[in-house]
Amino acid sequence: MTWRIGHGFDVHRFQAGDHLMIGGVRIPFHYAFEAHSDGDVLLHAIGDALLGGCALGDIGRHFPDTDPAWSGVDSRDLLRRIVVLVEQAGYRVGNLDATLIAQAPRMASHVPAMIDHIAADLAIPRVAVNVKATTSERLGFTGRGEGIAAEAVVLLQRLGHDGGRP
Ligand SMILES: Nc1ccn([C@@H]2O[C@H](COP(=O)(O)O)[C@@H](O)[C@H]2O)c(=O)n1
Ligand SMILES: C[C@@]1(CO)OP(=O)(O)OP(=O)(O)OC[C@H]1O
Repeated sequence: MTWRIGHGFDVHRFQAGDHLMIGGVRIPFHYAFEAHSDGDVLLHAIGDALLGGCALGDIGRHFPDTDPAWSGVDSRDLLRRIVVLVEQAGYRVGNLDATLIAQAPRMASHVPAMIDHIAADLAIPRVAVNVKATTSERLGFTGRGEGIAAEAVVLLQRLGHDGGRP
């Protein structure tokens, strides 16, 4: 059986606004994300991890931020499109672990809903998904409250007879 690992990282800075979309959850906040899409930094990191594990590049290659088609797009829509690409490449998701690096807002109460959305969009059980958050102890751009970063790692299983393919 062939397994592959994928890693994703994304950052979005804040701009004027009144909410953030993170993990498909609308969180009231005193800023919004600056982005071409809805700026869902967590789902972008997860999308990049899925594409990376399949050697399919990154989210910006598939959904360029120069394409008006993706202006304001719901990142859950992008994530579901990426899941189709993963399946077409012959892989299924084993498990996923992601970290939000944010001084604020507090994520803990929103994490269960984020996991619901991610598990539904990836069509995997909730127990295969972990989302966690950390501050950066007021250090760096996240610590100064200029934006939020996210990282994700996924394990992918190659489906069917792989003929020795990685
Ligand atoms: N934006 C955040 C950051 C952290 N948390 C939760 O707080 C706990 C302590 O965070 P540290 O920065 O000291 O690692 C952590 O376990 C997170 O659950 C949060 O909810 N939102
Ligand atoms: C999500 C996309 C969609 O155009 O744009 P952004 O929302 O700006 O996000 P980013 O992670 O900077 O780039 C990836 C793009 O594909």
